[in-house]
Amino acid sequence: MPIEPNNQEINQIIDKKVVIVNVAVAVIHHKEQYLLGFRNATQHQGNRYEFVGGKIDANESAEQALVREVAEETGIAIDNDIIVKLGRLHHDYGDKQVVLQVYKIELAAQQYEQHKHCEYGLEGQALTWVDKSKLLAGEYPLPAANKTILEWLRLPMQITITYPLAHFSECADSAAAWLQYHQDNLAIESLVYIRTKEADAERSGSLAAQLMHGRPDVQVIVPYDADSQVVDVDKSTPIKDENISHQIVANHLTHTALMQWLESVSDTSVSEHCLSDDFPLIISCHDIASIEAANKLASARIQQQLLPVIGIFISPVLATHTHPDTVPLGWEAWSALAQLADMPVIGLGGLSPTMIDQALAHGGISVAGIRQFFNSEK
Ligand SMILES: Nc1nc2c([nH]c(=O)n2[C@@H]2O[C@H](COP(=O)(O)OP(=O)(O)OP(=O)(O)O)[C@@H](O)[C@H]2O)c(=O)[nH]1
Repeated sequence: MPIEPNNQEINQIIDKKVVIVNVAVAVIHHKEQYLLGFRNATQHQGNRYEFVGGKIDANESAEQALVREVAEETGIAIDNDIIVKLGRLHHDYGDKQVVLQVYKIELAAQQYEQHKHCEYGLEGQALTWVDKSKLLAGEYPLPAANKTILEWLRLPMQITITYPLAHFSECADSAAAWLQYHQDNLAIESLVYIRTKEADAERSGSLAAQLMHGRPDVQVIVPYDADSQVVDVDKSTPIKDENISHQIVANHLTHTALMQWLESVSDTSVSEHCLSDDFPLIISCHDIASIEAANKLASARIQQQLLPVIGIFISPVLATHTHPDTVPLGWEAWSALAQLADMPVIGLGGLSPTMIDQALAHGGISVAGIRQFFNSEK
């Protein structure tokens, strides 16, 4: 009598037969206007909007496929120089598995003017330009895999990091001075990573909450607090205060916390231990090992349908005042690391907002820093 294969074996057999479709996806935009196509009812994920794109042929790179698909579907000629990598993601639709390699392409005004009235693409599909705010608000139904892409698009081109509390230690009331400086000098509607480097978590949470109350226009990244789930904290913690928690875009996970997470999970348990799902994550990485760990966490969170990893800081790009003894990566090494990341990459370390073009040219989507990102220097 033949031996029946067990479930694990059956799954392995099925796995071998699953065809994974490798797709190049182009998030084309001009300023806040984004281009969407519409998938007809007979297509996979039909009757939904989509970004322009299609299968990567066996003999071409993702970027070559991107340029070809955009030209075939819209007639827009993409220059390689304006292609910015956003990320890679694997999605299992049940009836089909896809790996989406996603790029952002900003059209020049002239190209946009030329194409903004085209209601149909070259393959007869409907095309439409939509407002970024409406796209992110979910007004245009897209395939499920695109949920992560929309979260990636929330990251602006610059992120301001607060000074540590210790920077104000010469002041009689350092907490009050820290608060006043940041309330007065954060750019309007900026994205701010509130990092006080204060050991007392409650004090740090309280400062973050006060800054958010004082500046309701800003959005924030707050440190990931592994204990926030179990500790009964009062409203001094931003996450517990409904009046301000809507300002939180992501939790930040340090390089150390990421590597501790990696150590705590085995290969088989990764998908069950993906950290809390309160907010999307932004992670700090410095090397290949940490980027691989971030990719692992990001992929597991997608698989578990948790809020995604929306970006990683890779640092230090250049020398900094705060870490004079640390050897910076330099743009070339930074760029090589950025290519390994499955999510958008933010440059950090010795940068100013004017260096965004260099970051874009080297595979990043955003720059972050302290001193040079405020309205006036402290
Ligand atoms: N172009 C595009 N495809 C997407 C997006 N999101 C997403 O999940 N996909 C999936 O990626 C695959 C795209 O492959 P494709 O465009 O070559 O295939 P298709 O189903 O449109 O047509 P075909 O198989 O007849 O060529 C589809 O399974 C589609 O559901 C997106 O934003 N744009």
